[in-house]
Amino acid sequence: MDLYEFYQSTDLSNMLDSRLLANFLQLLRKQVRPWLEEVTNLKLDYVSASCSMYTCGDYLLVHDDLLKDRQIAFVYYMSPWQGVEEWNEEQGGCLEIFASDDQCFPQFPVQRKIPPKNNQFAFFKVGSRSFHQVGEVTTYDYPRLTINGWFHGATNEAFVGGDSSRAFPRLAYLQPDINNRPTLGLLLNDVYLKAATRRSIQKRIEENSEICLYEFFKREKFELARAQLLNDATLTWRRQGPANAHNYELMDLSTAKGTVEELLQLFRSNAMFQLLRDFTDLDLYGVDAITPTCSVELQRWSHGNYTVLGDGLVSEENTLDLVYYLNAAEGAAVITYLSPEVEQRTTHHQNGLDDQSIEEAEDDPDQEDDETCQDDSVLLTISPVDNALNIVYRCEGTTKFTKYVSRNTPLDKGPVFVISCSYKE
Ligand SMILES: O=C(O)CCC(=O)C(=O)O
Ligand SMILES: [Fe+2]
Repeated sequence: MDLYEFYQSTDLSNMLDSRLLANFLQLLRKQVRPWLEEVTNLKLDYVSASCSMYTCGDYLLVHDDLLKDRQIAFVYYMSPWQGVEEWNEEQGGCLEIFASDDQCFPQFPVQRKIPPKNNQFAFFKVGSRSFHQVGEVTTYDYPRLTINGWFHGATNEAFVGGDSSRAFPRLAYLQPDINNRPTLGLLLNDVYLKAATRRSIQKRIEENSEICLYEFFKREKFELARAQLLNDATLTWRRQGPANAHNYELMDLSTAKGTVEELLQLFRSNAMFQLLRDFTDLDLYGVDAITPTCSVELQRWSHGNYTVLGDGLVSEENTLDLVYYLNAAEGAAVITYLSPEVEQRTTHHQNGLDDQSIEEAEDDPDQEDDETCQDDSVLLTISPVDNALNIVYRCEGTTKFTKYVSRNTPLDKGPVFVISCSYKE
């Protein structure tokens, strides 16, 4: 759900009815494998392969292919159409290779792009630095077709080493800022200041763990903040990596001014902690609040941005999350919360059938199709609405991601801004 969108066939060894595909598999086994062994000096025991098709808007985000005994990844490209034997930059769909830092985190910008080309083979060694992605296909004219897979051998040393030292960086939590005393009455929609509204919000969050408060700030405050975010060139933005965790821009909060600063300060103020205590009955304020803390981010979302699931994103504690949208656009910066019980990683990179797992998988009733499995794990999806504050009480072990923003998503009014906060008792 988080990592990719494209069509994938079953393993070629299950499609032997197709003579051409059966022949191709034989070619991989009998000719490519011994040749690769000679070229690489690696012992390669068997091959797994499937067919992939990416149509306009499809992509595969950053990953390393590292799993068990995968040694060499291969991709065979087909683009047999006259005049489009080799794809150009505008058509998208490049195999994009990342360089990594000393902790093996892949870095922006992409180091190398390999466009699809008819009858082209690509190979790379799978290891702790083999980060790559398939750039979004942006042409409606032709699909990106490949036969791709892995040559397997001994257990990959990098896989044994594990990637525990590579957990994603975690959010920084700060105490409420006591120096700021914003007047809620100047910023918030009056309705949210009423005791009766607060009580019904609390009841709703108790029952549902979430609520969406429409028109949260006064309309004029919202409009000022949106205009400033879109037009103020003195606000500084930096891209937030590592590439295998996320790709969106974060505002340097020290450059905030005017209404944007006013809103950001509000989220860190005692007044906000108190309001959230009233909304939720959590110990965020008052005598029972020992060390309440929060993290605040202002994110900017454009085409090609995403977050993907990873260890560092699993919540270790219960938190209260706030998500506030400005300049919202349908389908951009959509956030999905997932439950901890269901196995999350249902990508072909982990489940990918290979010659050896097929027999086991065939009779396994737990081997549901991905869609079913994924739908069960979705707890909540937050869709962007202007000036709406989403409040989510999130339990330990849940995880979340913000869906890749494909180029098919209209962003005529500019990027989408998200104030994303998280509070802890
Ligand atoms: O199609 C490509 O160029 C790469 C595909 C890939 O990385 C994968 O399927 O794991
Ligand atoms: Fe891959």
